Amino acid sequence: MTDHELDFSGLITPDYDENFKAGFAALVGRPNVGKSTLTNALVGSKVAIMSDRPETTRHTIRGIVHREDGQIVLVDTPGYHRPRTLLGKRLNEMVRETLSEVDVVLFCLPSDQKVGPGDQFIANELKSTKTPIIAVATKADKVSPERLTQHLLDIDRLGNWAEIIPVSGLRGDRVEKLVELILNYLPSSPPLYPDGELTDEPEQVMIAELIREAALEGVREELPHSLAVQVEEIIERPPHNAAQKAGEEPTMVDIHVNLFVERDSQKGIIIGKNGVRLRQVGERARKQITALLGRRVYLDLHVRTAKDWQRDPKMLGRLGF
Ligand SMILES: Nc1nc2c(ncn2[C@@H]2O[C@H](COP(=O)(O)OP(=O)(O)OP(=O)(O)O)[C@@H](O)[C@H]2O)c(=O)[nH]1
Repeated sequence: MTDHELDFSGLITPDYDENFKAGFAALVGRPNVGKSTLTNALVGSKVAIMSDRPETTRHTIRGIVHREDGQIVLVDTPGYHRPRTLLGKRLNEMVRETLSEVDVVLFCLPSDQKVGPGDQFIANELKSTKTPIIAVATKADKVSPERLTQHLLDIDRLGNWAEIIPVSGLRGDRVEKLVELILNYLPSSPPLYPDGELTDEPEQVMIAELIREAALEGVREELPHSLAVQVEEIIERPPHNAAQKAGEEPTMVDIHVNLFVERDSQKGIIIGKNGVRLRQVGERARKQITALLGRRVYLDLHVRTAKDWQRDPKMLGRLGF
């Protein structure tokens, strides 16, 4: 290829309107308050993994909201933890770091639950941040107008908020209004990401989240904290037919994955009798990963015991915490 043939178009920043706003917004809130659902409603596509079980959003999953007049890069934080273990401490540090770097924080408080000690804990943590905070009453569709009014009053008393807004991520109610509010707090800036990009989350993390979600389907509460998923390697198979050689058909990928649990008894839960459950987990995850990557996937799952991985700094490092 000569120099003339190189394509520099992606490097040239197009002229942009001075009124254009772009920046970062972080979602915080207790587990299960509807952060993932709200992220998806804002972005308009399934990017974060949703689940009925608390605390599945371990990693910072970003979604990008593209509008005529602005762009919001959403950072879905793992959520505060009462720091009982090293993992809990590290997660809290990650959250604090994230909050100081964003332009606005969205503090989610579910309307169907009274403001409680968990919310109080987060509200206290938020006092130290200079970033403006929008308090979001999530799941507003679940309650009566009277209860919603009471909830908004309770939120108001909880801290010093730049805005308070009720929304339903599930129905999309007032999600547009929230977008407008967020944009008010973003600086004038050209778009930070090219149009059409929904997330810059590395594929590996998305794949690990899909496997984690499949592995936790239907299991008891204690396991979520004890399970970590590590995508060890993703190997592209060489083309094996004419269509693949010509680049008309994608080649297959082999994905090798470790599922770490803390105790042998937990290993049994994941694997199931005669490995039946693990096969189901693999099958479910494989389908979703195939959809994510748009190509055929061979998934190789290994369940391993790593005693006290949550307390082991080396292990935490390996798992990306
Ligand atoms: N009715 C109703 N249910 C909602 C709404 N938003 C979320 N939910 C439900 O609440 C549960 C938790 O929602 P998520 O979006 O996974 O919550 P999260 O805060 O991301 O949870 P973690 O990431 O696990 O901490 C799911 O069962 C959702 O379907 C909403 O606006 N209305």
